[in-house]
Amino acid sequence: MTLNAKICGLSTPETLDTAIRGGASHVGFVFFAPSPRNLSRERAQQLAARVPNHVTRVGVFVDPDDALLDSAISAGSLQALQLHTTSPERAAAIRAKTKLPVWAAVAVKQNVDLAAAARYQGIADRILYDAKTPAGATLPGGMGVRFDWTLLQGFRHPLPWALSGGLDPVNMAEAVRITGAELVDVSSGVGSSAGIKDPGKIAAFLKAASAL
Ligand SMILES: O=C(O)c1ccccc1N[C@@H]1O[C@H](COP(=O)(O)O)[C@@H](O)[C@H]1O
Repeated sequence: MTLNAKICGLSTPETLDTAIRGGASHVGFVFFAPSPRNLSRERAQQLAARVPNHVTRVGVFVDPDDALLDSAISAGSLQALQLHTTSPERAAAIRAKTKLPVWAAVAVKQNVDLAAAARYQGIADRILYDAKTPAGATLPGGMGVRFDWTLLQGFRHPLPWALSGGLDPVNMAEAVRITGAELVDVSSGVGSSAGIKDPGKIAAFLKAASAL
């Protein structure tokens, strides 16, 4: 099996280059103002220009409006849209308007949460299973929270999917063994503090992924 890895929340040329050198299949740019990883248009443009064609640029959004999408897609030369807290109806409209692949984030804490994935069938191109962040949290993702991976065992996935939420260079192999994920996504687990990525941890995560 080839395990693909997305390194998310990149905001500096140095950490982006580390992810690309290490073999990331996808890089994630956050466009959500409350996030410490939020990118300006200028920074997104600067980063996007460094990404080779074989690495997919994914924009991360929380129920975005059209103006934000238009601005971010052009600045970040985005090739896929990761949508958190976005209804199936809105996700369908975004996909129709942008013509870009849509990843629908499904927040998971317990078994019943998985049912939300089916609502994106025929709409999203991929489900991103992510952990539910605590009630009242500022962010619906990117907080290093993990969920019980065994919930995905035996689950009939309605769409291609990826695993995220609290992954790091050490626990990722176990998460893959338990869930069978073929694409893993990490942000906090390769960071040193809020909004700051650690090149050593990015390299370690990608090395661990390439060993599987
Ligand atoms: O990273 C953010 O700031 C963010 C903001 C809003 C929605 C999602 C966000 N991050 C994504 O959340 C998952 C899990 O991250 P973590 O590894 O648990 O920190 C990942 O896809 C991030 O890109």
